[in-house]
Amino acid sequence: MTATTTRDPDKEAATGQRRTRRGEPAAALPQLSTAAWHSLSGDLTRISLWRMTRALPATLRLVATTAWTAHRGAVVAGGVAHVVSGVVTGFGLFAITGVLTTLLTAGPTPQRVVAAVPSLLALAGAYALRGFADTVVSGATARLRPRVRRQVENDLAAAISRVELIAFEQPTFHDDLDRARYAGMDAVDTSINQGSVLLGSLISLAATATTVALLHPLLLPVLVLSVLPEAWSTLQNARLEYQFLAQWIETRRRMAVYLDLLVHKHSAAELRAFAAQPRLLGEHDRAATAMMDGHVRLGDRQTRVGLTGRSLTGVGIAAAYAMLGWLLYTAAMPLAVAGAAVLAIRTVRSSLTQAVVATNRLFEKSLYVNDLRTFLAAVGANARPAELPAPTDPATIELRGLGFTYPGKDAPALSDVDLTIRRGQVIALVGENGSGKSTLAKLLAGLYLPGQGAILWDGHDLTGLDPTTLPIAVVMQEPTRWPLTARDAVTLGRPDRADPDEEILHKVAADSGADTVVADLAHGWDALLTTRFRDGNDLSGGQWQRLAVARALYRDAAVLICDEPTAALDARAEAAVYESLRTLQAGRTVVLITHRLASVRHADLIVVLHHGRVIETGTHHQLHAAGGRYAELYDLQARSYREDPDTPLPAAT
Ligand SMILES: Nc1ncnc2c1ncn2[C@@H]1O[C@H](COP(=O)(O)OP(=O)(O)OP(=O)(O)O)[C@@H](O)[C@H]1O
Repeated sequence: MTATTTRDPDKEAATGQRRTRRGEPAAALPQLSTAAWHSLSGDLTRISLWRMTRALPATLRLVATTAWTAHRGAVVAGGVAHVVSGVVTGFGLFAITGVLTTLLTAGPTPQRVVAAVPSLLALAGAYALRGFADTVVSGATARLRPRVRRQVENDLAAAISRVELIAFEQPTFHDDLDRARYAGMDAVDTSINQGSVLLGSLISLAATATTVALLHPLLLPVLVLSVLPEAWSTLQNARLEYQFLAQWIETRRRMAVYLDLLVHKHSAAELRAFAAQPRLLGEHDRAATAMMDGHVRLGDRQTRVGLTGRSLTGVGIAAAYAMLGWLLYTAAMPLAVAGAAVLAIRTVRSSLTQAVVATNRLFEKSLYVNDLRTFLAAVGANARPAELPAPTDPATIELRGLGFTYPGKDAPALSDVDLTIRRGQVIALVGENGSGKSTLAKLLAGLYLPGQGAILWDGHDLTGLDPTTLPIAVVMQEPTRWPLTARDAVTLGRPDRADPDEEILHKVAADSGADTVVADLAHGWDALLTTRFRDGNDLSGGQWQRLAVARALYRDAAVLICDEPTAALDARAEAAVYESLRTLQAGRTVVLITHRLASVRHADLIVVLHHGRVIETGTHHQLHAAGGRYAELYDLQARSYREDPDTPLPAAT
């Protein structure tokens, strides 16, 4: 017996299993072959009509409530204008029937024309009113859409700003975010338009269908049947499109990452220095080619579906006209009414098709809006149950059996960490690369929540404290290069701090060495710190670090966490920073991470981490005398500064 397997070229291509276009085995892109969306693909690629139908009411609700909140006047004006336009269209058909019946009755032509004038005037009035109503609709939609877009963009941005930091470590989060951000946002925008079209076409359909049914009841079901194949094919193609997006989203993101590397000036420099362009362009092309193949396959499938839909629609239209011919032939309908019926059939079909297309587009968009809704709801549901304000100046911070593992990792980054930090202490975290220092700092700052154990601030579990109230200032290992003015880049963490004469700003700038950086800028504190905009400036790594230290000092928080604060600083600036940390220290708790062990000699407590565990704690003298790992690392560094590195160091004093 031979096992058969079904090939899914899209899946193979997107997962890197495929062969290249030239037939060579593709060197699989490692991350693509373990695409995170894969776990979701079962759900995403089997979108049933039922699922789309279920998503539709929620979409309409979201769209309607967002529109209502964004601009009630526009919603009301648009709705009323739609009703007017629809009713007037139906009335116009009756007027046409009146005109034709009058013109086609027996008698002299001039008299028949005169007799038809009232109906003609009514018809002209109906067209004029419909034109006005349609203009009101487009005006209202034009006012509504930008407002809705702004609101959704703001909601999404606010939601992203509340997402737990750890989520950014998960590829699935980025997939969900991309779907919400790009497709979801556009979908809300399009849904407003399609919602308006649907409303208008349904009202006009009701009015014109009533007219057609009054002309002859049999015409209506035939017309409805003729539109169904079109409905099916549009829906089918919408599903294919969504499946495509879901399946290829990571590949698309990968291409965006490559492009970012090409356009960002730091990576652009390294790219050129290493002549790595072919490598990066090759990766980009591999992803782009796979996407292109997928797009072509999608287009082929959609063409086949469209062809079937259109063929069946043609049969339906032929049936409608055959029915009309039969009614004329059997004298069931007079010629004048049949003439009006031809026009009515065209109008009903156009309204019906419009309604079907709008519904299908809404069906399609509902999937994307659903992604956006799910994302917003997930962010809300995952929000920390953190209601309590944090203590403003904690006397103790206790770490109890603290453990933490990064998502997707087997080995914990931290295990069984027990530590008590008291107000005013300087705690130094030391250890080799990857020993867990930065992770511990992030947990202390409440940026990550513990996997095991707890962090207690004056006895309160950090998890239950409102993160925005934590009295913490952090100097990050790689500080953000804020594209703001120098002043804003320093005052960012405490914009409300009363500093009318900027004395505090100048003091922290002097303490961190940022004053000399700003002095060299043409516009001083008003200088813009990015070269992406006109008149902007860029700084050196060390200068950025000085600003980061100034920012942390300006925040004036009870707990200061410094992760390698001086790694990029020159010797003079480093000395100045440590001096200011020493003067700051009174009443303030400082957690310091550094590889420069000479800087931690005066710490109240040195905590040595190794493979995520605390292996030694004590003062410099205690640890040096104990001759453990700290002593080994310290001596190694100290020796390299001495003239005669081979002579053993004297015992610690
Ligand atoms: N975002 C992340 N996702 C997965 N693993 C991570 C992440 N960040 C750090 N790790 C892992 O967690 C462990 C601890 O990393 P951490 O950055 O805390 O070390 P560190 O002591 O600060 O190192 P360094 O001295 O190099 O800054 C390492 O094994 C590292 O590979």
